[in-house]
Formats: sequence, C-alpha cells, structure tokens
Amino acid sequence: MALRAKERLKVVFNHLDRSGVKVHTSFTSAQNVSHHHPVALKYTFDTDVLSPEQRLAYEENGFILIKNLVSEEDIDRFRNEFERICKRDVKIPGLVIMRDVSIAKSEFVQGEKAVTKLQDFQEDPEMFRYCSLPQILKYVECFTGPNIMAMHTMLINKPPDTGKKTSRHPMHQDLHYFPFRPADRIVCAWTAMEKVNRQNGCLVVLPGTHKGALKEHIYPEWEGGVNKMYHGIKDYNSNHPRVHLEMEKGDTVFFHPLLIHGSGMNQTQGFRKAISCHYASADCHYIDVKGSTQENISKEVEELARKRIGSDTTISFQDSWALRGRVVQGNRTSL
Ligand SMILES: CC(C)CC(=O)SCCNC(=O)CCNC(=O)[C@H](O)C(C)(C)COP(=O)(O)OP(=O)(O)OC[C@H]1O[C@@H](n2cnc3c(N)ncnc32)[C@H](O)[C@@H]1OP(=O)(O)O
Ligand SMILES: Nc1ncnc2c1ncn2[C@@H]1O[C@H](COP(=O)(O)OP(=O)(O)OP(=O)(O)O)[C@@H](O)[C@H]1O
Ligand SMILES: O=C(O)CCC(=O)C(=O)O
Ligand SMILES: [Fe+2]
Ligand SMILES: [Mg+2]
Repeated sequence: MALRAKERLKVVFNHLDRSGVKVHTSFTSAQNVSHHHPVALKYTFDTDVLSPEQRLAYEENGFILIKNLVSEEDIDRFRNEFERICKRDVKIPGLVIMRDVSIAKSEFVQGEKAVTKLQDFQEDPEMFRYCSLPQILKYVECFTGPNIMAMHTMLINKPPDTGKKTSRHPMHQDLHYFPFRPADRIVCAWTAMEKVNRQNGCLVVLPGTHKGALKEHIYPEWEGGVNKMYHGIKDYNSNHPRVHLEMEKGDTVFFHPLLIHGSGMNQTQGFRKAISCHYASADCHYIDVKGSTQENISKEVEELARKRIGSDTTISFQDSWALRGRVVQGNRTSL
C-alpha cells in the first residue's frame, strides 16, 4: 500500500517537472530524493485518503479545501442548535457565548443577532456531532495520526459590521493559543455553513506560512476596538500573497496551526456562519510557555478562568485545554 502511494507521488513530481510548474526548492530536493528514497513529507501521513497531489498541496501551502464534505442536513441541524442556544432554550456547561465588542455594552441587541461566536460546545452532543463526523475524521487522521482529540470547538457567527470594523479577525496563527506540540500534529477543520465570500468576510490565508515560526501576537491597534482575545501578528509581511477562501455551504478547509490567516469585515447584512474544530494527536504533550511569545495569551486565559470560577482557583493555561479536550478516535494517550 505504502509503496503504491510513493509510486504515485513520484508520478506527481515527474508530472510537475514536465508541466513546467514551478516547484519550490524544498520540493525540488524531495523530487530528487524520490528517485532513490522515500519522499520525506513532514506534514501528512499516508492513509490513502489524500491523493499524492493533495498531500503535496498541504505540504506546500499548509491548507487544503475539500468541497461538499458536510451535508446540508447536518449543517441545518448545527444551525438549529445554534438558534436554541442563542434563545437560551438550552444551557450547555462550559459554553462561552461571545458578543461583538462594538455591541457588548448594549442591552438592546438580543438573541442570535447579538452573538459573534460560540466557543467550547464540547458538552453539547448535537453540536459536538460535527467533531465526530467520520468524513472529517478521515481527513484529520492524515495530519494527526490515529489517536485524535477534539481540543477546541467554535461556531462563528460573524455579524454585519457595525461600521467599526470589529467584525474583522486579525491575521494570526492558531498555535499562539495552544500550549501543546508538535504543531504538525494539530489541524483545524473549518466548515462553511453557507456561502462565504469576500463580501461577508471569508477566511484569508497566506499560503506556505506554516513553514515559518510562531510569531509574536498582540492586540492590533484598531480605532474601533478589538474583540477579547483576538490577538494579531505584531508584524507580518503584508506583501505576502494572500488567498481568499471562497466556499460553498458544506465545503471544509483543513489548515495547519502555523498558517497565517484572518478574516475580513462582513459587509453584508447577514451573519456569516462557520463551524470549526481544532484537532490534535492525543500523543502531543503540553509545553511550558513561560518566557515565550505565548506568555501574554496564557496570562489572559488564566485571568479569565479566575474571573469565571473564582480568584482562589488555579487553572493553568494547560489545564484549560486538558479540561476541554475530548477524545474522538483512538486512545487518550497524553493530552
Ligand atoms: C484558535 C482559537 C483559540 C482562536 C480564537 O478563538 S481567538 C478568540 C478567543 N476567544 C475567546 O476565548 C472568547 C473570549 N470571550 C469571552 O471569554 C467572553 O465573551 C468575555 C469577553 C469574557 C465576555 O463574556 P461575559 O462575561 O459573559 O460578558 P459580559 O457581557 O458580562 O462582559 C464582561 C466584560 O467583558 C466585556 N466584553 C464583552 N464582550 C467583549 C468582547 N467581545 N470584546 C471585548 N470585551 C468584551 C464587556 O464589555 C464587559 O466589560 P466591563 O463592563 O466589565 O468593563
Ligand atoms: N491593519 C490591519 N492589521 C492586521 N490585520 C489586518 C489589518 N487590516 C486588515 N487585516 C486583516 O487582513 C485580512 C483581510 O482583510 P480585509 O477585510 O481588508 O480583506 P481584503 O483582503 O482586503 O479583501 P477585500 O479587498 O475584499 O476587503 C483580515 O484578516 C483582516 O482582519
Ligand atoms: O471564522 C473566522 O472568521 C476566523 C476564525 C479564526 O480564525 C479563529 O477563531 O481562530
Ligand atoms: Fe484562527
Ligand atoms: Mg480590504
């Protein structure tokens, strides 16, 4: 099996070569090596799910978009559950309902129109079905390996911008929020719950940036304010080519936690919805972030935990993830 995949990979490299497609240097060397040795692909496993072309694309770009992966029926169920939560028909332990900063202090906006995102829905069986969908896990395994934890869950309901540009999500790397490694065994699945495009603020990604280091993140200096914990990269290369990921309902993008991404303003009157889960290999380990660029977010998370649970609690940044993580395939070996 493995050999067959390697053979196919060789064919791809040769094809790229012949077609005159510019192959980045890292792949030129992989290509040369492939004639004699197994190709060293560091970001993906061979599970016979990704084609050689798809594996190469993820290795090179740090993301891969799979069209029509989640059914209309499933998305409509997630949307229904979202509405029940916003109406406070159900109360889910641990779930955070976040309002946009530009309306956070207003008492007048009610229901789902006041909600920018739901975070940590792991205790809601209906919503958490998303994280266990077999067609999603099949892809996730290509990046994490067989022991899979759902570490972080979100339903993002990007509101029409109020004019303050607060509906933007600054450019960031998700790894900033995660005190576990290795980064290459973490992946985000992000599914469009409706058509997303530049108008309503689709994801914007900088291809290839997953090969770089974790950068320093701070609150961007935006006049109209910034949502709580929406840190952005302090200085990123704004000339780097960007790709706007326009997607249809049910399309799903899988991306690496070092990939630089954000999302633009929602310039429509609709609420742009997406559901996502960050998965990690259960074999990952927690790291100490003291003295690293992640110290600022770790302090913020720990302070929020104290506010929520009581000032006498000592929930560490690492604890906050261990508490939220749920095994979805294989064994909970470490995380
Ligand atoms: C990879 C992944 C992890 C990346 C990300 O997800 S980045 C974003 C991470 N976001 C989060 O973890 C969620 C953070 N949000 C929250 O925890 C909550 O929504 C809170 C900001 C704490 C507010 O919750 P809650 O206490 O229920 O709301 P309250 O209405 O009582 O407000 C308490 C104080 O917080 C303020 N607030 C509410 N919403 C926001 C906001 N969007 N941005 C900034 N400040 C906000 C609110 O004005 C109030 O402030 P004070 O009146 O106490 O000064
Ligand atoms: N000053 C800034 N600092 C950091 N990030 C920014 C800044 N301005 C925009 N961004 C981020 O860049 C990404 C794209 O922003 P923007 O909404 O301007 O889209 P765009 O790429 O210009 O597309 P369009 O032209 O369709 O608006 C978003 O993640 C946004 O939050
Ligand atoms: O859905 C979006 O706009 C982007 C969300 C995101 O990147 C995040 O919360 O980490
Ligand atoms: Fe993100
Ligand atoms: Mg713009």
